Amino acid sequence: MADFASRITQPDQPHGLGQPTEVPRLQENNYDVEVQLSDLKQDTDNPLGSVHTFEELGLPTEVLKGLTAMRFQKPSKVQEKALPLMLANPPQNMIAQSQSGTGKTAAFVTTVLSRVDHTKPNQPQALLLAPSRELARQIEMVIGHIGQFLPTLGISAAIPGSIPRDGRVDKNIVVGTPGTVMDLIKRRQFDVSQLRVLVIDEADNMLDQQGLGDQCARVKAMLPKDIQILLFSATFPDKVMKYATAFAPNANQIKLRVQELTVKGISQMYMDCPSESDKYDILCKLYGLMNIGSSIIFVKTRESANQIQQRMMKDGHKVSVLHGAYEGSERDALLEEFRTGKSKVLITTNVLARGIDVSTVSMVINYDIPMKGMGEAMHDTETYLHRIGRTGRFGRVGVSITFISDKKSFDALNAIARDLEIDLVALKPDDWDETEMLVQTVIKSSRAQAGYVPGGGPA
Ligand SMILES: Nc1ncnc2c1ncn2[C@@H]1O[C@H](COP(=O)(O)OP(=O)(O)OP(=O)(O)O)[C@@H](O)[C@H]1O
Repeated sequence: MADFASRITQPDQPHGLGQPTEVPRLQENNYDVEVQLSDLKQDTDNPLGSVHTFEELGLPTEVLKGLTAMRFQKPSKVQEKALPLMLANPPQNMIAQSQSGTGKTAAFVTTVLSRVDHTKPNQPQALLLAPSRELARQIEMVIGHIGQFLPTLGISAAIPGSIPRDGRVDKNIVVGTPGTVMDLIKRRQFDVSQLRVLVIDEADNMLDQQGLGDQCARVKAMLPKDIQILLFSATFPDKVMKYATAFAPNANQIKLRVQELTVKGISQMYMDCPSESDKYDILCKLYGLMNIGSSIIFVKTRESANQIQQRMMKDGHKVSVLHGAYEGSERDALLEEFRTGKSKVLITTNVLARGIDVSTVSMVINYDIPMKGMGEAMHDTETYLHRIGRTGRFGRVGVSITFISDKKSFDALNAIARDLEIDLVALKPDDWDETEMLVQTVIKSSRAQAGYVPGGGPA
């Protein structure tokens, strides 16, 4: 990497890979969001109101009790702005963007629980779609928590293997992945005629024509025409925004400015590895030196995830691996072990890049930098943001370290830094004292926050 070193510290580089300015401590998340009201909304005399307490929203008592039981003291910014718009009548569509870990899930779950008629517990009325079984399961869990005081609450998971061929979707809230949901509707196991709300989480990924866009469009085509559509994500690239506005017509919109895409509590660093083959030793050294707590290592392929796990285990580290080749129930069990702290290091692929909320994660490693497109030729800024967003959840701090080892990975990280208008802190593989100091400082604060009570988090 000697060739690149001189460019890394170039002072005239507008944004990119540079030296630390300061390692952020507790996050004061005071980002602002831009709210655009749909034309329809502007025609009504119902002005945009944002709220400062959950009580002001006129939620069903049981839902309010659920939020209190979760120790949510006040709404986060996205909840404050989005909830009054999503709960207003007549129902209106919403496209909402807010950083990772800022409470988007609770925002749409609160809306769904408030829209459903709980006197009809066996009639599906709300459908929530997510890109992975893990995220669908997690959303199911959040609905269960916030809805814990609703006596007739029922949730059907529509993920591979969850509903037998002769079974029916017979709960009022359905959470699933698009392929399985599509099959269940086609096989008439899922009556969608009374659905009132459709939520698409990670909507940019779900509507992307290169990805799940086709399946989501087909599901939507089978749903009632007047269904309220709520699209959520931390990222909405311009290209996908076009699909999003067509998918959810006349939607109110909450958007972030570029400078606000990154969570300030995440200290973004990179490790300048001499070569690809040195990455593994550097990874082991990091884990050997530091007391990290829970962390996630993202790699490109399932094969390299398995290989790294085997090598690390041989070298005495305790690590788990989770990717798409595992059976569904095994995946559920592995993630549960990680959530509960039974396993502390998780090696995974992009399957867990989005949405997964484990508040104790203090470090994310991009062992392989995220790339996209034909031949993985393009840097993938959105996946980078989602991956690092597995730490620094709701006001906590965390650290991300991206490994670079050649010109391609260097250029990709530089491009990501420019896209996000950020600077990254350089870690040198030959100066472990400094690395330990920089990384450990953040991790210590992050671990100190482990007993942190939610609600004192971001505004
Ligand atoms: N108002 C609140 N007060 C306190 N904690 C909250 C509040 N809202 C959400 N949280 C907590 O914040 C954490 C992150 O929330 P959530 O998973 O909804 O983030 P997100 O915006 O959906 O993130 P991502 O973009 O990664 O999907 C969760 O653990 C959740 O319980």
